[in-house]
Amino acid sequence: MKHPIPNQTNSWKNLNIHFKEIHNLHLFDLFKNDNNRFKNFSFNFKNKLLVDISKNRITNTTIKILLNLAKEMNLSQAIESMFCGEKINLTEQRPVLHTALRNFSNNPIFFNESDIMLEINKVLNKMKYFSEKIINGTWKGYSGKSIQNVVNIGIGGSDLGPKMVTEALRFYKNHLNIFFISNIDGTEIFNILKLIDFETTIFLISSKTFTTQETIVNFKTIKDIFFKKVNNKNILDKHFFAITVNENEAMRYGITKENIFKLWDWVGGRYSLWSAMGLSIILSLGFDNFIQLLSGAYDMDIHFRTTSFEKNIPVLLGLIGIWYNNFFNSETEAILPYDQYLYNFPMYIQQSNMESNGKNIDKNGNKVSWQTGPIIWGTVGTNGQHSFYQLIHQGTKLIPCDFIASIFSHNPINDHHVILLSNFFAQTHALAFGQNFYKNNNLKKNTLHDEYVEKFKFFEGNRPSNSFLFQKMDPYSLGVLISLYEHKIFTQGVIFNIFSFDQWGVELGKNISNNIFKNLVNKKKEFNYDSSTEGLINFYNNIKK
Ligand SMILES: O=P(O)(O)OC[C@H]1O[C@H](O)[C@H](O)[C@@H](O)[C@@H]1O
Repeated sequence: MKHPIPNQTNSWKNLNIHFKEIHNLHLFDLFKNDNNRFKNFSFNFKNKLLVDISKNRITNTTIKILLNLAKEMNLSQAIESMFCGEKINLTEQRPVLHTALRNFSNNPIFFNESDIMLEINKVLNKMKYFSEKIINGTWKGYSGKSIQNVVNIGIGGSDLGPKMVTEALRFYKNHLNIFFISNIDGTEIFNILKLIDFETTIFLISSKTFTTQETIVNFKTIKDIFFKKVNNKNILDKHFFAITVNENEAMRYGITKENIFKLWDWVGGRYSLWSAMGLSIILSLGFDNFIQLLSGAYDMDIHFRTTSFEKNIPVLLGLIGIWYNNFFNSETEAILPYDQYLYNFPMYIQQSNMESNGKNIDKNGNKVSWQTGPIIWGTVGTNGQHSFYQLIHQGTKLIPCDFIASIFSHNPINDHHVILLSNFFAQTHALAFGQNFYKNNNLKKNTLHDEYVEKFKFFEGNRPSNSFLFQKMDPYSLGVLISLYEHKIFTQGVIFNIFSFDQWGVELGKNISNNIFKNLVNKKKEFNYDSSTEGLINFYNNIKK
């Protein structure tokens, strides 16, 4: 089947024409000319979330043409194909069914002629009963003590999601201490071993493939240290658990079958926190909160699947992202949560977006001649304001920003939260409308210096942003937020005409590193790289000899 090429569609051509017509329009004028702009360009999601897209450089015509583009790229069919379990991850010959993990509809979902909901619910139950035993202290370690610490060993999608969620919902956490070891840099193990004792710690070896170098090496190292310290035959049964598709490999490393939580090929690593990969989340927050997280995601799934595109939040956000990425040539998007608990959220979306849409071959197998996924970055407000906002306000690049916050704080102290939100609102206003310092303050330019400095104090504005205002960042709302971004990324992948659910780009570096490892360990002289890489290896080998 030949897939439509985005930059050969009529809508793409129309967007190019439209861009020439409106790219000089200022947000100031767009607002001045339309009293209903906020009303028309904002969406209330179940009274839990307000999404305001009015501070974007768009008109009704922009949205109309972008919606046509979605039509020409067959977005509706693509959405149905994903939810129905078609093999849309063609290069790996797999369906993409993370949405089945939060399917509360009672409708079966079939893959290879069997209803996968049965298996999903079986694993969910296993997680429920296991987590209850750990949390209520009835599961004992080798020495008979209850568990106090949980260490998740995993990387990429087997780390970032659970780490982000446990941190984002820290307010709801129980007495268990949750730690994450991802990096192969031994410093992580070293630091965490100082904080735990083996007697009261369980380790979750989280790896979809159970072949990822970092995770397996970290697991083996910890297992060795544990066995050296304690001589007890129950260590593996009582303290080590695996979350994986590859049960045989986990068992080969000594993990007992009962201690394995099953995962399936049709869950992508970066979309896996809804599966048993979320075990650390359940252990940290309890099962009911996990269900709330899933139900928020499910409600956003329904919205994405059933709402007409003019009112479909992830679709509109995805299309507006394309408008900047492909017509304004914005290279990046900033994610700016005004919520300390969401500290890891930009990093999480970074993987989710960049690993999904950082591709240069289209679905027809041809090199793309249009930009694909943007560079995602950001940090929490107000910290970022004192770091990189200067560039967003007055630099030469156009950086669309997502501002995220909640009306109610979990930790209201004096007027901290009101100050926080004032900064959020102020920044979106300042970015959009700018300021001519002297004009707005009616200041007179008295000296030559004043005249000179005026230029530096000028804020041009016209910097776009989306605002996401939640009532409260509870498990349900976080589920909504993550699912919303997942579907935005999906929408963009469909428009880019790329495969969003594979990640071949991470393989090459892994393979070369395996060879270089041998060069470093065996001090092998025969290798054939380039003069720079060989220079680095030789410098290392000479100093380490
Ligand atoms: O869960 P694992 O199989 O250990 O994979 C861990 C991670 O590594 C891979 O290289 C991919 O980049 C990620 O998408 C994946 O989540």
